[in-house]
Amino acid sequence: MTDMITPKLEIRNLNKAFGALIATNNASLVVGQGELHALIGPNGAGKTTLISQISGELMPDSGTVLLDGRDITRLPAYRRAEVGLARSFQISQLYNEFTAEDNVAMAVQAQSSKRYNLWRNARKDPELREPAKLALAKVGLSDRGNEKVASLAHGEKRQLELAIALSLNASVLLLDEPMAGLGAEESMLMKDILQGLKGQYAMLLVEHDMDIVFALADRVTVLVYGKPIFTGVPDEVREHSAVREAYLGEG
Ligand SMILES: Nc1ncnc2c1ncn2[C@@H]1O[C@H](COP(=O)(O)OP(=O)(O)OP(=O)(O)O)[C@@H](O)[C@H]1O
Repeated sequence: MTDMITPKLEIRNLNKAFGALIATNNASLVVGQGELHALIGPNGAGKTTLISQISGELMPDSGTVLLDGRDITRLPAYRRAEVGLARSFQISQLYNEFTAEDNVAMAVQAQSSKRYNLWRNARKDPELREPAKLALAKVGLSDRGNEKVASLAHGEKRQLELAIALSLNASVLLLDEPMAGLGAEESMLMKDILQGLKGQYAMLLVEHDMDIVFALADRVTVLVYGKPIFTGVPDEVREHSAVREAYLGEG
């Protein structure tokens, strides 16, 4: 993986400040085609801020975001989704009173209506139902499609967030703590799902659980005070003294 990386997503010299606080400090990073790249770092290191600049929810002060070599730095978030960049939805964006499948179908509809300016009935249209079913199958929720979101377990809601991202025909997935709030068993299930997606997508994964990061990631970037201080394969990251000091709390 490290020898021959074909860049899929690249950020170059990204900077973002909130007043006096430098949240992203000259950050550069490459996620290769089909690579699962983990982004780790202490609380407040700027991981979510970085993801938000890649997804387009936050504009960087300077620097560049490239997708397939194309400069997308100034594209609004919905246009980035159209060109293949999907951020996993947050549970707070799910519609509780609709079924799991409806939620995915509505996301497909929202995107296609932006593209074609069409209004479709998400409950009936096979062009929306089929991709929804397919995405639910990819995250192991095929038999839960008709359940209302409100009655899904927490872990299933997180699977559903991922299904929505997958339904958007993305080639790059931005996954901000997909295991957050999950129990041990649910985490293992999510880990298996991500393992199953490996190679099919370029993935940038923010995750606090180091066992999961080391098990899943092709490469890991360590972010400290908004700056990537090291990128390497899991073994290199484990052994790197500056990483141990800065992140794993060893001196
Ligand atoms: N909109 C904002 N306005 C002001 N400060 C912000 C804003 N968003 C984030 N910050 C600050 O920027 C820094 C980076 O925050 P961020 O949430 O990106 O870190 P993180 O690495 O994702 O943290 P965690 O691991 O705790 O989720 C923090 O000090 C945070 O308080």
